[in-house]
Amino acid sequence: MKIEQAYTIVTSPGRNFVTLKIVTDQGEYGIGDATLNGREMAVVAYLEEHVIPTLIGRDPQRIEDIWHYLYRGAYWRRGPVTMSAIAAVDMALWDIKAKLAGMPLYQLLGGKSRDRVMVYGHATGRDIEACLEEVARHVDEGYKAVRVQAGVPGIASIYGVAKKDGEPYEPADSDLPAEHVWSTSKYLNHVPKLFAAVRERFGEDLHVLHDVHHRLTPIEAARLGKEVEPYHLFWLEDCVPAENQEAFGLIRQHTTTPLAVGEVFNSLYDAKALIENQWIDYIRATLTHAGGITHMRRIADLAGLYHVRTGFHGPTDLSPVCLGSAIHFDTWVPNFGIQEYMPHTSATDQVFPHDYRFEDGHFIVGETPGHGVDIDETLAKQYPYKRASLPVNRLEDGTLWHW
Ligand SMILES: O=C(O)[C@H](O)[C@@H](O)[C@H](O)[C@H](O)CO
Ligand SMILES: [Mg+2]
Repeated sequence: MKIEQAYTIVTSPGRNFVTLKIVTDQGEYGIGDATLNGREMAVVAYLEEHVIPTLIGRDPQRIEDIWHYLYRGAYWRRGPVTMSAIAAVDMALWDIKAKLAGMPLYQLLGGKSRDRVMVYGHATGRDIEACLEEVARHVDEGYKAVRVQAGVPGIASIYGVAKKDGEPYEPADSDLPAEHVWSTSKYLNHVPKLFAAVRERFGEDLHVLHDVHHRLTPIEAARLGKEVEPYHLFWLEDCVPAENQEAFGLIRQHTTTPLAVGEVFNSLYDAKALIENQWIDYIRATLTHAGGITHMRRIADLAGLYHVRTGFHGPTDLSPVCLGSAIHFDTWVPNFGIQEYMPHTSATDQVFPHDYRFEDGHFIVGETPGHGVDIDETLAKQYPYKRASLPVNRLEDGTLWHW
């Protein structure tokens, strides 16, 4: 069996997605997600110029060999563009292999470790009251876990909070990067009040999460972790930028609030010290940005040795192809923690027909051979690419900060 054809499909049914389709000489095909939010066309160029020409004629069943060919063979290792391109190939090849086997992907990985996959949804509001209403809506819809992000008095635009209450949050909302102004002190003073209000209204059973989005220093993160301890967060996410993995050692000494990190990671080596030192509790790297199923399996296995569980990144900027594959992975992986879920627009769901379903706060994996997600190429053509950038953040004195 040989790979006969491979091509990218760029579509924007509400936001941009990049999909790689690989077709074999026997008519079977698989698809993989290659979406890197705000840098979509860089991955398309990488795939079209450097990857696709080397795939033609190869045996699509040799997933492991093709992974190493693309990783070692590039000479220039790692990085989000390279690893997203490799991930798309890998996901498409696992899709083909599972279709050839006549099995849903989770069976090929080792079968079910659980019947359903717990997800967390996003509650957002411009102030605490509006945010509590959104938490209540999620609880009514069956969610068992909710990420809680509210506006902070004195900060005009903040990560995770939609422009209008009740609307979904989409950060890549302008052609060129918008500029936001950030105040660490205003934020730190506000967050404990938000979680006190959440526990007061919803009691102890609901799992609650919070995303700091990389904005604190280690000692500030330690303070926040300590101050929210009475509210028993499921996790505190990305409390500091993680290039310096040792920073988490300092935070860990000060707080028992569980820590999650890794949505911007693309390799095992981004997380090696974090995992081996047990500085974190959840690893958030996911299939599209961290080298696909083949590499993510290695990260999850290492994490399992150190009591670290998975908490896959799952915003709307990852396509249903990634989400569908992630649900198979989550169904199999022994050290599963939770899956992030931001519902896609209905236009996106139409472009990417899929067999996973949401029920009572959980995803239920499908039984279709492969990863269970397809692409309607005719419909995809109706939504042309439109450049969209993530914002940047500045401190009140104008210093460029982490967004
Ligand atoms: O926890 C999350 O879901 C993330 O922080 C996202 O919302 C990112 O900001 C987005 O993926 C950037 O493209
Ligand atoms: Mg995040």
